[in-house]
This record gives sequence, C-alpha cells and structure tokens, in this order.
Amino acid sequence: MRTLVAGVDSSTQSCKVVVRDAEDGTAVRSGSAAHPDGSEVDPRHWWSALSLAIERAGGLADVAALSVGGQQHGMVALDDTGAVIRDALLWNDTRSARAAADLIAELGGPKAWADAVGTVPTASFTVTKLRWLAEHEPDNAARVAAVALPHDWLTWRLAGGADHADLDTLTTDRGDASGTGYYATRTGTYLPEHLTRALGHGAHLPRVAGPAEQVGTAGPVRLGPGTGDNAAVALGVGAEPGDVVVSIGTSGTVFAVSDTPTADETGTIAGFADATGRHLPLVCTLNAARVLTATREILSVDLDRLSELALSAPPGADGVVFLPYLEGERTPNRPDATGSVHGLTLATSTPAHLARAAVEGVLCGLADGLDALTTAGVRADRVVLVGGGARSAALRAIAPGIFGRPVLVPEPAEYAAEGAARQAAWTLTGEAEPPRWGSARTSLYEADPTPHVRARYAEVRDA
Ligand SMILES: Nc1ncnc2c1ncn2[C@@H]1O[C@H](COP(=O)(O)OP(=O)(O)O)[C@@H](O)[C@H]1O
Ligand SMILES: O=C(CO)[C@@H](O)[C@H](O)COP(=O)(O)O
Repeated sequence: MRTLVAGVDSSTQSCKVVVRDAEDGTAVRSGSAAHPDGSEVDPRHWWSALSLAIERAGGLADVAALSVGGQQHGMVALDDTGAVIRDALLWNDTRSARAAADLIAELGGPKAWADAVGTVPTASFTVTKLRWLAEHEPDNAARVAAVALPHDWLTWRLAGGADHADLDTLTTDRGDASGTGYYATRTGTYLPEHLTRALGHGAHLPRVAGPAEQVGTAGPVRLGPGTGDNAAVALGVGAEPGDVVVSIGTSGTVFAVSDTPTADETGTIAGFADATGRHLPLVCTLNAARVLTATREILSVDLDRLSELALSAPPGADGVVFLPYLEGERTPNRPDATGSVHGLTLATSTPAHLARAAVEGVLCGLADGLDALTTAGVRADRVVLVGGGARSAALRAIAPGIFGRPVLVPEPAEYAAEGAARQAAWTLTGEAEPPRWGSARTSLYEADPTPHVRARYAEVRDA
C-alpha cells in the first residue's frame, strides 16, 4: 500500500491542500477554501478554511504526514492562555510603515539591519507590526505572551498545542523565522532584543525546528515543521541553479535558492532562509495578480478576455504605463502610493492599451526585482513562472520580453502546497535532502527582449 502525505498552503486569499504519494509525488487529491478579504484577519478563519480544505481534499485518515506552508510575516499575537489577542496583521498591511522607519533609525540605519538580520524591514515585517501594536494598542501589547506566524499557529493548532495553552510547544522553521525582523538569517539565531525594542517587553518565540524534523502529531498524522509560502514554492518547483522563480499570486515574488546569505542595505532584497538549510534571497511586490483582477473589473471583462485584449496591443502599449501601486507598494518602498495610468492619448484610450499596460506594469515591477538579484550575484539563466497569475496567457507571453530571458512555466498547480507535501514526505525519510519527485510538465516561452518597455516604465516610476 502506498504512503500518502499532505501539503497545505494557507495563503492570503485561500487555503489549499494537496495529497501526494510520498514516494514519487504523484497527485492523489486536493481541496481548497477561501479566506476573507482584508489585510487584518482573525486567525480562526484560517483554521476553518484549513478544516474545510482538508475535508474537500478527502480528509487525512490515510495520510502519514502533513506540513503547513503559509503567507509570511503575519503577526499572530497570543496571550498567556494561548488565545489570539487581536486580528492578525498581514504582510500586505501597511499601517506599520512609520514604525518600520522608526525602528530602522533607532538601530542605526539600514546597514545595521541588513548586517544583523539580513533584511531592512518594511511594513510587511512582523517586528514593525509589534511596534505598531505597542504604540496604538498598548493594552493588547501588554498582554502579548507569545508571537507566532500564520504557519506556526496552524501547525500548533493541528498538534493540539492551543487546546492545552502550551506556548512551549510552538514551533517555526528558518524560512518563516527569517521574515520576522527578530531572527538573524546568517547565524540562525533569534535577536530577542529586536522584539523587545519593538514590543516594549519580551515574549515567547516558537522554537526553530530543523528542515525535516517532526514537530508533533495530529492524531496519527506526523507534522513537519512547515515554512513560509515562498520557501515552500522553492521546494515545490524543484528549481535548479540558474533558475529564478517568479511567483505571481496576491504578492509578486522573485527569488532563488542560494548557498550564501545576502545583506542588501538598499532594502530591495530580503535575505530570507529557505526550507532546506540554505538561503532564499527574495524581492516582493504588493501588487501582482490582483492588478489584473482590478483591471478586468474596470473593463468589465473576464480574465481570458483581458488576456486577449493585452495581446492585441503592441509591446509598450504605445507609451501607456500603468503604475500598479493599488495597495501602496513594498518594493520600491512606497506604502502610501496609489496606482496611476500615464501617457494616455485619444488613440491609446482603449481597453487593449490599458490591459497591456496592466500586465506590463506588474512584470516591470518584478523585472526590477530580478535586476536587483542579478546585481547581488544571483545567476539567472531563466525564469520559472508560477502562481495564479501564471494562468494568464498574456502574462506568460509578455514575460520573456520584459525579463529578457526564457520563461519556463510548469503546468498550473499549487506549488506552495506541493512544496509543503514534499517537506512532509521528507520528514518520513529523515534523509539529508528532500525526496526527489518527478518534475512537472513545463512550457517554454521565449521572445525578443523589450528594453524600451522597461525604460518607459522606469521613467514614469521615477518621475
Ligand atoms: N487566468 C488568470 N489570469 C489572471 N489571474 C488569475 C488567473 N487565474 C487566477 N488568477 C489570479 O491568481 C490569484 C491567486 O493566485 P494564488 O497564487 O493562488 O495567490 P495566493 O497564493 O496569494 O492566494 C487571484 O488573484 C486570481 O485572480
Ligand atoms: O510577504 C511576502 C513575502 O515576503 C508574501 O509573498 C507573502 O508570503 C504572501 O504570499 P501570497 O499569499 O501572495 O502567496
């Protein structure tokens, strides 16, 4: 009888569960459930969505191990009884932008953060959310006994830790800890003084488990350590040296697995850890797939029609540029920015030009991230494109021109959940490296580079 494993992606918009054959990764079944909208969410909604997604994926009765991947950075503040104190503030909540600026100044500037943590924090980072809490909700801040991230909290609930209010059984992993702002990626140690500086007092932090460690059980199901969703995607796509992954979901991310840590004092590259003991230099934008859904709504068309429209306009949309800062922006760090469309004329005020400019705007923001990674020494022979946005035909076709590289698109799948499942299988083998699973079918997209599109975008971005 074959052994089955499950992987979870508790992401911004939904929870996805996949069940796989532990031996070779063959797809067995899957399920998903929606999360509520908004950048602050009661974590109990994640729990209900996880329970529903597990049910829709056929349950766990025949599953040997499970790991949870989750949206990074979200602040889950717990009191000394293990109860959630307030709604979690998510990675895309920008209210802590001033707290981020204050914390950077207090520690001696961006270089001091890059050297200590590996990352210069923006409003996305947990540490800045704790400072915001201390300043704006001091009563809540005083009650904080432990701080967890979304995947830590879900893993803990699955293991029954929440039922016993046992904060000591909270666990996390290097990948997710590296997005807090109080963990040094390079040395693999917490920086409790950063947490105390932000919150005003110390708090219990989840134990950082090893990459293939079993951290508990949910009934008979072994629980893996889990990780942040981008580290899970890296495991799920099995990227090779020279591959840079671009994920276009709620967030847009550009990253690669690397043996060496980064410390980018410009703040563009986050120096995260991956889920295998290596590093995951990453650039993240706040505006990705939802720019296309917003444009679809403006134009009253469906996503397929949006794609057709975009492909019917010329590269560069005859000078129309859509700066897609619909949620503010994190890279570049413009938390209060709004979106705008530039260069309209009578001739270019058409649905096709707007659709093209929206797709190009999302891709140009990510191409800036790719440039930052290559400047930092990351090899980028080709791009591996995943996430819900990769289902857009226009995005797939336009991407190679903007990135100036071939783009490999694996067949549509939930790669963060796949990566979590692969991690779960790894906890069963206990070997030095994760199990080798067959790779997904891929399509290769190539196009002549379109540097003029990037140049025009940069002109508007910097105006
Ligand atoms: N054909 C498509 N064209 C453009 N966007 C799409 C398409 N299909 C799905 N999406 C978008 O992908 C997003 C979900 O992607 P996903 O990677 O699951 O995000 P997350 O993991 O952040 O929840 C949604 O915003 C959805 O509208
Ligand atoms: O903040 C980051 C990475 O630093 C985001 O990538 C979040 O991890 C959310 O991911 P999605 O829900 O968009 O997959």
